[in-house]
Amino acid sequence: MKEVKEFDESKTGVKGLSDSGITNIPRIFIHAPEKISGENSVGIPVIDLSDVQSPDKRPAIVEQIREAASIWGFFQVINHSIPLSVLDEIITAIKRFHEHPQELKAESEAATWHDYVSVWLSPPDMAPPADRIPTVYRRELAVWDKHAAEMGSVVAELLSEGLGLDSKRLKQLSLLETRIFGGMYYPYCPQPDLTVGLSDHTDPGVLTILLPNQVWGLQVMHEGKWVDVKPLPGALLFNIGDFLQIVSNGKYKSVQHRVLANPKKEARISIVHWFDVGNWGDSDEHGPLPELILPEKPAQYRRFTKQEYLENFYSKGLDSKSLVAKLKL
Ligand SMILES: O=C(O)CCC(=O)C(=O)O
Ligand SMILES: [Fe+2]
Repeated sequence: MKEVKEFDESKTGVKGLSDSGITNIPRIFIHAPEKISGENSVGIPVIDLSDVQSPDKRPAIVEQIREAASIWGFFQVINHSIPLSVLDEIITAIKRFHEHPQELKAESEAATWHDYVSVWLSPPDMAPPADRIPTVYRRELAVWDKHAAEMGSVVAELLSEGLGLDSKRLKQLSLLETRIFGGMYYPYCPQPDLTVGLSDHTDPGVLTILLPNQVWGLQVMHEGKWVDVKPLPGALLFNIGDFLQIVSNGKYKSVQHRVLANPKKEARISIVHWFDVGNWGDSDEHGPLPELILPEKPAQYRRFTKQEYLENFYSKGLDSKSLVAKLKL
């Protein structure tokens, strides 16, 4: 604990350790072998959205999304409407931010020394005023968020249709109203066989968009094996969170994923956009949608309140029980 505390207080982050040229990682970072190794293969479903507005072609796309969300919980989307320049600019801005000298980082109160930044973008009462967002990525973040929010809603409509519901159903439940941005930095690791970049976990929220740079590292659990995700250039990755697994009564899966330590000299950057439920009153409850509870498919989870959800969200250490496991009937 003393060593962890000292590392925390140094505020240099893992990047600082990497920059200092260490060849042996401190023992506090060493993980059990089973947390790192695993048989693996490559590839998750790829969904081409070029014809998403065509009434003839849309049903086939809905079917692909439904299958990917049910079997993999993860998919990559190509030919989406976000210009490649927008993707490049947010990745570059976050890289530049993390690589800034420490004094410039002090401009932000974000936990930059923990190798990631995170910013609430909505609802408005949770979002910081624009002038509190560091200038290094302020403009790029605003542009990226606008596009990411739109893409989230395009995919949420397809996911709604895949459940046999009206396309607006998930949105009407305000399931996408909270948006949180994350800018992760995974520096070069001299002993990638002893540690991980990010421990295995499921995402607690509704839906996540991931935009990694071209340095590999993400793995997704599929049929008991770790699968390497190789993002196609310009693709966006989507994954289902615990909340949506519950609301969909288990039709969509929130799957375990992790990031391996980075063996490359080039840093791995990953942009993350978490969508989560927005305004719900303290006494409101969520649970499997009534339309999805059928005699042959009874409710798989019990309903839960905002308080239960938030308590789980904030107490969920990366290894602790997910919401899904807690609510399972
Ligand atoms: O860095 C990545 O690609 C994954 C990040 C992630 O899974 C998360 O932040 O929830
Ligand atoms: Fe995640």
